[in-house]
Amino acid sequence: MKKDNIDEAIDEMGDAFVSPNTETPMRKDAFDISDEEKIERIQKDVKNIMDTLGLDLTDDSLKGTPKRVAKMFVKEIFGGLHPQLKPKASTFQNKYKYGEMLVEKNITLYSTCEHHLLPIVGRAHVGYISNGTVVGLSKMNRIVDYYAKRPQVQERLTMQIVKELQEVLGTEDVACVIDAKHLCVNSRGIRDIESSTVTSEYGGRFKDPEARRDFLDYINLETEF
Ligand SMILES: Nc1nc2c(ncn2[C@@H]2O[C@H](COP(=O)(O)OP(=O)(O)OP(=O)(O)O)[C@@H](O)[C@H]2O)c(=O)[nH]1
Ligand SMILES: [Zn+2]
Repeated sequence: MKKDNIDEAIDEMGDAFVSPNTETPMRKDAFDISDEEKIERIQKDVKNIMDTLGLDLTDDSLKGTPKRVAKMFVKEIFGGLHPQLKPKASTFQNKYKYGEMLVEKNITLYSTCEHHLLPIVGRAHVGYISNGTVVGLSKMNRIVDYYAKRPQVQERLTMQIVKELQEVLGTEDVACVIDAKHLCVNSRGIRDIESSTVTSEYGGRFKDPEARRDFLDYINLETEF
């Protein structure tokens, strides 16, 4: 490889390292299809799966399932794939000059594992230090919920929540810890009902061990440094 090419390759790797891709992988034409069309198509797909499994789709209890599942995918558990549904986060001036960290803890989290399409159930804890802007408390729960309503891996979900709040608040000083159970681990495969997965993302001043310790104290989680 010529020197220029090596430098280019390193440059590319550098970019990848500095700005990790936290986007949910989606096709460019994902929004060309209406919700109604998506529900129609998914309904047929679910029907096909059930049919293949040998289920009797004329049975009273089963006949509504394909439509029910299709609506649930599009409007509920994967509703966070629509950028238009991103919650509008109302921000305010921090008039009272509150300068300590604010933590919204024990946010209920329901998501879906993108490897098996099984539920992820847990808690998210979000903190930030205001640099002049504050956000309505419930908006943190709403942002968690919006990104959770996608096929997810927990690592990406944690990073998406932090990135969104950093943009809304205009500060890097945002942290998120998620502690969640993956039913793909708990109920099938290894079937370990006890284990849960903890992920964290620390931006700006939260990278400082003391701030990180404060944050973890607020949410009562033990972590080694
Ligand atoms: N990193 C990460 N892995 C996940 C997440 N959710 C599920 N997984 C894992 O993704 C892996 C998928 O691995 P595969 O070996 O392809 O799937 P599998 O054969 O069903 O694996 P088993 O679950 O071990 O039976 C599994 O180890 C899951 O536990 C997540 O949020 N983050
Ligand atoms: Zn899984």
